[in-house]
Amino acid sequence: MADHPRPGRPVLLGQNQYGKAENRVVKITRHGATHHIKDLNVSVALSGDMDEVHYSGSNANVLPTDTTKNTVYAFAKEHGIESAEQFGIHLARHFVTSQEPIRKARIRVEEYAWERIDASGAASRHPGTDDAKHSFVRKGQETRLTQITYDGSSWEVVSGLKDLVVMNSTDSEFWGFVKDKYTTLPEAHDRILATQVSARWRFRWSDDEQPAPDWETSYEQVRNHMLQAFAETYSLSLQQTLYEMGSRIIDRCEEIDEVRFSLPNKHHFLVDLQPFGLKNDNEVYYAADRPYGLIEATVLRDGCAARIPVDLTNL
Ligand SMILES: O=c1[nH]c(=O)c2[nH]c(=O)[nH]c2[nH]1
Repeated sequence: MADHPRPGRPVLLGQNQYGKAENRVVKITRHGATHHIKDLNVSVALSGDMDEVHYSGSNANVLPTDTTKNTVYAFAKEHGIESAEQFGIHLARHFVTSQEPIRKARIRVEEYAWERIDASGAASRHPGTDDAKHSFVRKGQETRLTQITYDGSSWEVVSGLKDLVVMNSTDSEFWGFVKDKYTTLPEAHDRILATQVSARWRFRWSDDEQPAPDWETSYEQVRNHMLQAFAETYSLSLQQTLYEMGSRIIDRCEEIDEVRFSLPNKHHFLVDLQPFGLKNDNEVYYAADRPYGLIEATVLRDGCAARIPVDLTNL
């Protein structure tokens, strides 16, 4: 920290630090067909002999924040991510020992935990024999929702969930799409497919004379069918996966006539590690938060009317 004023100006520079914040790095480790995920949000803050860049604009001591970002992704490949702590220690040591002006590095890491989607559609921490080897649900409960409408004679029950985050680390492709002069997207034959599911489903039950569904059991079953369909579908588009998720619910849950989904396509871009002499063999990804593709559709039982609003934020 500067403890002397700039000559001729009675103004002190106080504590300062800089670096790239919130580097979203996803590392997939493949043991044959069984994949392991590390999903981190890494923020780098460096400090040291940085008076001049503030006083005069001289960048002579400044390692670019862009470089600190690249280092996070390159280290994920070169050294792997054993734990958030180990990864942070490695980065901090690197910055402080490799650049003389940098005296202190603070690395903050948030880790997002993922569990495997097991054969029943539930989550499990360790791969069992029947568990999906490359399909994951993010730990931390989704929010369960319901809306009840009653006009004195008939009921409408629309239930749902939001913020259920799922990922397939393979078995997803996207190619054969329309190309115009603005299209730059390369065709993908093995990509990550991840989404944050928002879904609403409408129950057929509307009349006190009919027995009401078992709401608790129904919720568990719908959620499990959704997860199983996500895990089991070899996907050529998120639209196709959406339809499989909805049709599995309509096929297997007779109490439900209509399902609507709003699925953001949470893009994971392969990081170009070539400038650092490293090969990225589908291992290190940048998890982008925006913009995102937004895929929305209703899946209906034949003969039933669509009554769930198109825009789920209106429900
Ligand atoms: O599953 C996808 N569906 C799309 O419509 C689309 N568009 C795009 O750019 N990527 C994807 N992925």
